[in-house]
Amino acid sequence: MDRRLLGVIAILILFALPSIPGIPPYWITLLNYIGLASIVTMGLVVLTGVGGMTSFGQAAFVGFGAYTTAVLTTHYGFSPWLTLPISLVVTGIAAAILGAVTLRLSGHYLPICTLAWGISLYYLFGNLDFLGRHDGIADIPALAVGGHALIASSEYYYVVAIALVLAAVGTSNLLGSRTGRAIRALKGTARAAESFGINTIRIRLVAFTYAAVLAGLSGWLYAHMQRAVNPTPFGLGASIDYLFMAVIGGASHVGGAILGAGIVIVLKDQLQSLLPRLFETEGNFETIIFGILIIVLLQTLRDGLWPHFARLLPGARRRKSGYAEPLPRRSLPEAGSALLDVTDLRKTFGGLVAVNDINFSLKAGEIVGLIGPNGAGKSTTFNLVTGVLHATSGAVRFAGETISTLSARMIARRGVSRTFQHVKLVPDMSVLENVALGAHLRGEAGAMRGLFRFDRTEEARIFREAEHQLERVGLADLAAKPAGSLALGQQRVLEIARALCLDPVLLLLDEPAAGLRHLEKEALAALLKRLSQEGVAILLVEHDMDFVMGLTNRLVVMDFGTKLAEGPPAEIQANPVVIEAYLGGVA
Ligand SMILES: Nc1ncnc2c1ncn2[C@@H]1O[C@H](COP(=O)(O)OP(=O)(O)OP(=O)(O)O)[C@@H](O)[C@H]1O
Repeated sequence: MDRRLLGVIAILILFALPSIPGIPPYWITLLNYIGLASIVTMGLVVLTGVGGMTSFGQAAFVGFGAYTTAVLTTHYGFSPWLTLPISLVVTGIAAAILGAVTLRLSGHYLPICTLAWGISLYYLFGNLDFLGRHDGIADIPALAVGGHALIASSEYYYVVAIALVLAAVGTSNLLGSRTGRAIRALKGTARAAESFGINTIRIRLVAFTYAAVLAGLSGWLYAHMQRAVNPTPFGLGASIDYLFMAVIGGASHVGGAILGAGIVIVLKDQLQSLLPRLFETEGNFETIIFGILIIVLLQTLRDGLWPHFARLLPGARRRKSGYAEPLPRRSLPEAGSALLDVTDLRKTFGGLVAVNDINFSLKAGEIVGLIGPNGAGKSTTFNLVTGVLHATSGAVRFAGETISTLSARMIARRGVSRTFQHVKLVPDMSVLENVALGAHLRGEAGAMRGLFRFDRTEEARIFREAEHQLERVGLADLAAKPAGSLALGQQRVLEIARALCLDPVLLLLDEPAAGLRHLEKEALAALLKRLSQEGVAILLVEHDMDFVMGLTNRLVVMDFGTKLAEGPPAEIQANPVVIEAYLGGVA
């Protein structure tokens, strides 16, 4: 059975549940709470599981959604349906403002900041008169359809179920889109992501706002289900519960959000009634037992339960791309015309001069090798040319423009594409999707188009390009495999396919032949020669001298950050200074 069909069956069962005779109403109420929590947790899947940003403040956004509708419906007589978009927009704006000031922080600082404003907002809700202070707001009107108020749990269930299905479909769509790939590239590869044109700050803000809007939706649903709000469910404890749900379910899977929410809510509920009977005394034993269970679970199943559950489901069918127009290509400069000019480039790290006033240039269609012993400054030079690092002094000019002051993203936009000495892939994303990341700048669909799947034509074109580049580098057979499962040499070649997806004018390859077998190296050399004949300029760092000597037009030799020599490979091979400093050592 296809996974999609299974999804449809699951949705049908979901909608049929309340009509099954004998289902206790309490179960339906519990399911409603699971639905509400699942929606918030789906936001955390995007933000934390996929984007790698931990938030301890998610419950506060549930509060924004709940209080917005509570105030508007009780104080100003708004219709509850009208307050839905307003609640989402208010939550989204609050998230955008908070995100803009906190998302530049990395490491531990971001979670600490979310803790700080999560606590502040909780006290804000509890201290504002017009929000009813700690008593909150009561008498919130029920949602009504055709004049019929949805008060019974079994009726409200359908509203929650529809919201849950829409949130799940939207989140899956988003994660599978151009924006979703960019969010997935944030975790661990954020610096590299800038090098293929992803605005990582903007993408972080998109993920953050999306997660908050889902929390706001859950808050709006909560307010009209409870018909009263107070600050308690929007505090730190609730935020931590949502994180538990995400982690237990499997923080990077939409299904894991529902699984995690279900487990946490049912477990807490059951422990709450079971433990006092077992110990024959009242007390919050469930919190203690729950804590122990979480520790055991995280020790044994680090990726949560969903990957184990998903193994029982039929595999997803690989998307087979139909016909799509090829993406437009940029025109390449005439072979032999001046392209890259590096002038007196210098980079110091404290007292260490990593790159010492070096000069070299590259013409369109030329293949130049940057060689030298370990620590000579080759990778630093790459980072300076591609904007990953900024020079202490000197300049890099590309196609007549000074680019040494530009960001990595802006340099990528001009057609400078690269691979990394230490491969930077999204290991749990497929090979094909990793390659498609390289074409990020050649698409323009944003989160909204991805969410509603209005990006299909563009996506088909991007994937056609990714398939083409994968075929070119000889990895087409591995397209559906997770990138992390490839051998290191293949991962390097994958990075070349990703770099080619940018439609480069200048390609910088950092040790592309490392880890490749003889025939694979020959195939790679043939591909690079073909690219240079098409007019692409290639600058490569490589320790494999046979590979470099047979491929390059010219070599630049570096030692201790300084340019030692420059010339055709045969000349360099015979240069006594180079032999002494480098080639002799290799031999
Ligand atoms: N971010 C950094 N901070 C401090 N020192 C650095 C940094 N990056 C590189 N270096 C130092 O700069 C020097 C040049 O390093 P670089 O990585 O550019 O050399 P390389 O020629 O690429 O060597 P390898 O072939 O081993 O990668 C080394 O001494 C290195 O330790």
